[in-house]
Amino acid sequence: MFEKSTWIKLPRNVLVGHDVLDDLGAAVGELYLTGRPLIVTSPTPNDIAGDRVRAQFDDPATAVVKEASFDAVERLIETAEEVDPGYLIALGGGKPIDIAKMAADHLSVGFVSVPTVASHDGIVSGRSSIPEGDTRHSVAADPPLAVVADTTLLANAPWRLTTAGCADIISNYTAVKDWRLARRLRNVEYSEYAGALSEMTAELLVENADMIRPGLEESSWVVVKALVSSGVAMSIAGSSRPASGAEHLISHQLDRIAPGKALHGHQVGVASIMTEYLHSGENGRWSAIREALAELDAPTTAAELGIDDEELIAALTTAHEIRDRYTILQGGINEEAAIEVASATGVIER
Ligand SMILES: NC(=O)C1=CN([C@@H]2O[C@H](COP(=O)(O)OP(=O)(O)OC[C@H]3O[C@@H](n4cnc5c(N)ncnc54)[C@H](OP(=O)(O)O)[C@@H]3O)[C@@H](O)[C@H]2O)C=CC1
Ligand SMILES: O=C(CO)COP(=O)(O)O
Ligand SMILES: [Zn+2]
Repeated sequence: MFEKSTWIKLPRNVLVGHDVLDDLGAAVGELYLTGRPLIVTSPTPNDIAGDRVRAQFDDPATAVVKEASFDAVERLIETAEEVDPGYLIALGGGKPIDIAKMAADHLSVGFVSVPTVASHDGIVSGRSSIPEGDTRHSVAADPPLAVVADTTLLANAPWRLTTAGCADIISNYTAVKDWRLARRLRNVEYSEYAGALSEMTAELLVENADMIRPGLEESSWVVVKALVSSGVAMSIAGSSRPASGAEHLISHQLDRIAPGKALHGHQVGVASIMTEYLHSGENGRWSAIREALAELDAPTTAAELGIDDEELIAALTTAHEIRDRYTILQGGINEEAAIEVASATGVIER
């Protein structure tokens, strides 16, 4: 008898467009939530959009988080226990969204995602990714009940944050390659739908790269739709596999070795050039990935990331240790080979 079952959790409402931040109250009203909201935000988004959000609700509470950590999640849970919110509203970048996502899961309340930067695909996903000491926890959590992405606000955010979102999407190419490799060699569960959606999302973004320019609202529209689509692929898969392979392992190691130097999306983009090379060799698509990143003004070298060559090589050689996820880096790459791939792809100069 066929006994397998799948539970795909997706947001119910996704609003993307001009000034839709002012429709947040109406979008939340449609969800029939009760109680007061607790707005989870960080300093900059609170300054930029906090009052506009608060004005749409009765008796809202606000918690401002400063770093992505388990301590921050615990502090937020304590605040929520005092405030007793009916639901959370995550307003900002990946930091407040991931923290709110994890806390909402713990508190068994829903949350609404209101990204103020299009910097990565966690704005929609059912994954919360938080570093802790030497490891990173990417845990399942319910995805947002609704996503309200105001393209006017996003177009005014710093351009480098948008290029980071684009690079996070481009890295889906290699993430799916790693996932397929894991299926072939370890019989890891693979979803054709999630794999195809993730690849197609990267493809469409690259095809529309010439439309993605600073300050253009249409660009934010294209990028947000790609981020939503990539988040949906993760929800279908029930894991971050469609959007996170060896290139993400390298980036997570960089977060430990060289914290705060570069954005998540930029790191995974540069790492993706190298893991594509490892998958397909010198005639593979690594140069196409590099060109796509460059066209979108995303970094393609360690120097552009602001990372020393030694830090990059250390991240490459230790990336396989960070998580039990089969990728092209399974078993590790030695220093000599790491220097070879980084210099052959122009990521470091030798
Ligand atoms: N769950 C998932 O599936 C995924 C999660 N992630 C996680 O997300 C995090 C990275 O996300 P990211 O968005 O870069 O992180 P942040 O939330 O730290 O945002 C990046 C920066 O942008 C600032 N900012 C936010 N909105 C605006 C705006 N409108 N205008 C100007 N500045 C703004 C923030 O200010 P301030 O410093 O004041 O907060 C911060 O300095 C990482 O922790 C990463 O692991 C990444 C990918 C996927
Ligand atoms: O960044 C992500 C997808 O783009 C999430 O992946 P992780 O599970 O590696 O944190
Ligand atoms: Zn990512």
